[in-house]
Amino acid sequence: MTLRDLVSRPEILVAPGVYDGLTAALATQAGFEALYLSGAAVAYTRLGRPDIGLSTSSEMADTMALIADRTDLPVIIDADTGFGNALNARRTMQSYERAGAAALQVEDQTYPKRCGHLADKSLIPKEEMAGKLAAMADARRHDTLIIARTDAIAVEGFEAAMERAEMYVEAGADVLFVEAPRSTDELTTITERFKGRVPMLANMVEGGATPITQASDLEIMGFDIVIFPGGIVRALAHAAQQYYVSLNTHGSNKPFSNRMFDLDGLNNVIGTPEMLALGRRYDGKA
Ligand SMILES: C[C@](O)(C(=O)O)[C@H](CC(=O)O)C(=O)O
Repeated sequence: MTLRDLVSRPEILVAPGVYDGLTAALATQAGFEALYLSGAAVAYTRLGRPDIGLSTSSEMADTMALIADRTDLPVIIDADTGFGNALNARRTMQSYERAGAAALQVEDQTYPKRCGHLADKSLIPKEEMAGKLAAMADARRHDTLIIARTDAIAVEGFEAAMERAEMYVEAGADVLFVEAPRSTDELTTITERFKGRVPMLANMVEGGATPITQASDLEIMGFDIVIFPGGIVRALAHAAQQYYVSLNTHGSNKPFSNRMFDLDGLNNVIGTPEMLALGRRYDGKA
């Protein structure tokens, strides 16, 4: 099913965050129907740094291409600000589409951006953002969705965020993403205002500004997509920290062995037997 079909269904689409081939493979095996390539998750894992606009458009495009090699699921990619002005956003559309993205999410922060749940964000004028959306729409060659995000709640207030959202919907956004609503009331005000006019995305960040709400409740509110972008990194970082401390303390993996895969365990998860069998088909020895 295409991403547009998945978004058009009455059921909410749950897209977990991924950041490499392994997480894409695991999320696909878990039965999700679409994935979210999170800019924050790439910054956290590849750079070991915060989500403050340090990672580059080409690092994201490379990651996108690796993920597209590993899964057939549609992938929503975080395009941050589009990495500059409308012309940069246009180029970002071209390169992310080539890398296999099914949707690009672009936001109205100044460049370099920061995580939507961090303080001290700043915004570009809404007219400039509308221009970026138009440039991206003109640049796309496929049915790639444009998810327009406004970060205005924390900067200009809720009503100003609604006005920006109105403008982005007018400018042709395929999906609306109002970042970091601070309460269930704000979540429902957004959906009441835009229901029936544009599909809407909710973002669940553990410890962020928005109350964590389960997918079924977000569906009742009227959201069409929910992303859980950074949760996988928070889960893995927690496990990795414990693993390293345990290894350093004991000089052995044994105390951790009931909390990790062994060689065969991981090989089975990533499909090693199938890949080796495929290799044998082509090795000329059959
Ligand atoms: C959605 C987001 O842009 C991301 O990079 O995944 C982040 C999520 C996060 O920081 O965990 C965001 O700004 O909300």
